[in-house]
Amino acid sequence: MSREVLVELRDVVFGYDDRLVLDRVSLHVPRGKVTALLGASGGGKTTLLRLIGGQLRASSGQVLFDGVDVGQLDRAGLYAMRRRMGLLFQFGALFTDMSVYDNVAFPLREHTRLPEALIRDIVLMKLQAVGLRGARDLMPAELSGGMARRVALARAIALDPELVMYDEPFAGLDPISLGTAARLIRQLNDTLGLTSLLVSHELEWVFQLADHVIVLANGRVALEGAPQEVQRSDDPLIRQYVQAAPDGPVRFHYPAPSVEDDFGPPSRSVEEGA
Ligand SMILES: Nc1ncnc2c1ncn2[C@@H]1O[C@H](COP(=O)(O)OP(=O)(O)OP(=O)(O)O)[C@@H](O)[C@H]1O
Repeated sequence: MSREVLVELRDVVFGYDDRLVLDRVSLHVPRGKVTALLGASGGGKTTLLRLIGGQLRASSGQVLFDGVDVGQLDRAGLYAMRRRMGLLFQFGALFTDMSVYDNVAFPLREHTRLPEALIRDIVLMKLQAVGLRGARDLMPAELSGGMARRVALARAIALDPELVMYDEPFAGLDPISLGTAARLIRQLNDTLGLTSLLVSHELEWVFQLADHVIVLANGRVALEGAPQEVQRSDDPLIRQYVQAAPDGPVRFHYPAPSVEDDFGPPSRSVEEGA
């Protein structure tokens, strides 16, 4: 695998029980760049992040992180690899009974034996990076949604990960906080030399922010490329998603028994409008 690629999936198949979610997915996440993962709801984006994080294992195919197959690692190997990744899930999930400071210090205290004086410097540096050094003594309940998200981000980068994965980092944010969060993701990526992988439905921001875009549809990679390339695509699958059209090749319905099986045959009186 080339130095330019940090994460690569090769023919990955994954399903929950007998429901196939990813069907021979191959993609790459370029090192040092911001990559956006797009696709319809329920399309397997979060599942894909979990496969990369090693919380799930592919039933076949390979998930390579820096050239190492995540699916083949033992517990110790996985633990070591996870330290190289920061994960930021939708609503940040701060520990509500800990101050901002202690939230950011948590992974450092958990995973390292650094002395408190050094932990303090790192915590303040990370809070500085997200513009919240002054908020260190606040409790999560005293933060706005956007601030809480930024604290969670400071916590996610506390251990200097190489890859940061964001699952819908903009969900529920007002337009101003959203802009701040998007710029912050870009800035941290570039100044800290990270690789970022982000799942989001905020298409306008995604196309501005990302260097590389992957569109998942119906369990496959429909397109992978530069944002302009994806926006220009005339593939109906991509057009449906990029223009957010309700109808098109992407299925709206979760697989279900037929309507007739669930509701019975249409009644005459209803059909006749009686
Ligand atoms: N733990 C689980 N057990 C069984 N099925 C699951 C589980 N987690 C997810 N699924 C199913 O797998 C499919 C993919 O889910 P996933 O959360 O990866 O999609 P997503 O693309 O992230 O969706 P969204 O954009 O709505 O968050 C969905 O149909 C979901 O119902």
